[in-house]
Amino acid sequence: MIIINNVIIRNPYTQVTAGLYKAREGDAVQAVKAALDAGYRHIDTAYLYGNEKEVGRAIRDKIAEGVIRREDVFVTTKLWNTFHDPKHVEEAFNRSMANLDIGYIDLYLMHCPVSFKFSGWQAQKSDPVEFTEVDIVDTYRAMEKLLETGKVKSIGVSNFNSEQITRIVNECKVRPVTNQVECNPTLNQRKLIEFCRKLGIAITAYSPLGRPNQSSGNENKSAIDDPRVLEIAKKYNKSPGQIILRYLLDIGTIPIPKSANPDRLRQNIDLFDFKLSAEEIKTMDGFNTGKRIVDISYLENHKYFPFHIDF
Ligand SMILES: NC(=O)C1=CN([C@@H]2O[C@H](COP(=O)(O)OP(=O)(O)OC[C@H]3O[C@@H](n4cnc5c(N)ncnc54)[C@H](OP(=O)(O)O)[C@@H]3O)[C@@H](O)[C@H]2O)C=CC1
Ligand SMILES: O=C1CO[C@H](CO)[C@@H](O)[C@@H]1O
Repeated sequence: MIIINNVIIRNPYTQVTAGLYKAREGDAVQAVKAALDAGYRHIDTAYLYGNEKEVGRAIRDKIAEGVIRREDVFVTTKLWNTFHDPKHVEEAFNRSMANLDIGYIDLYLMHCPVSFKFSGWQAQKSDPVEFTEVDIVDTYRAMEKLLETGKVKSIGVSNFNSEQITRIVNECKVRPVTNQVECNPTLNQRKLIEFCRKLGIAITAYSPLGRPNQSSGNENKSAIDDPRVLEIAKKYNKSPGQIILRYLLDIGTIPIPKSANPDRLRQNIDLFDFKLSAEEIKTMDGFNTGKRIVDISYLENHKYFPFHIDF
């Protein structure tokens, strides 16, 4: 157990979260219930995903069934890019609170450092996207104020680079508990992990499996089908996905795989009876290209686009 900013995070490096991007409506209720039944206690959603109501319903049902208590589950949601203006932050947060309806939110993240023009309370990317240049520090300070309400237990960021983290650490009062970024064998984020570790900021690994079965729109693809991963998987009698997730735990991150399939959901949390050897970690490190699978290059002309620098 460690304590960051007075928030107790139980074994943050050994948590696996049910990620929920693209899990919608009825599916999302079922996915969250299945995840809670399988033993997941950390749920990652976002205003953008449009499924906060379903997440809340599933959690309330499982509390009513006696499967969990509210304090057993750690729920993360995110401030969308259209709500960065400090005058919108509290209302955006209150909307997530009302959607989830679970008393409080454990972690509220700034989804991305880039800000879009406010275009009403629906969460969507307008096409073309209209940028604004709200300073990340101003948005973060408005998020800090939310902590005073007691309705959120901790705050953090997502898709931030090391320079942006440095600004938040130097100019704001509350250190982010985590930076949620793409992290998988092909983008292993070793430098950012180390940089954040020194500041006591955990790295949450999104798209940890590298979105297998989905074209990334560029040449990058998941390492999941590579024979080297298959060979390690055979040795431990695990699946390739489990080897990737174990690697991400071993390098000190909190992976948040998404699965709507009950078997894979169970697999993705069944990671705690083995560890990779130093040699195997080296093999897994060999997949790093530093290139992204999740393509957000449509944001690259924004002042706060985070991925122009090495890390
Ligand atoms: N902060 C941010 O900007 C972002 C955050 N995220 C978060 O990260 C979560 C996960 O990332 P995501 O982009 O979904 O990518 P993942 O790397 O988790 O890939 C999800 C895909 O992997 C498949 N899968 C799951 N488990 C296995 C397994 N054991 N073996 C083989 N295939 C498997 C799933 O299919 P199936 O469902 O059929 O099992 C699904 O198609 C999101 O749900 C979201 O919560 C993601 C992107 C950006
Ligand atoms: O959280 C997210 C899920 O993935 C999307 C891209 O495919 C991202 O844009 C978004 O930030």
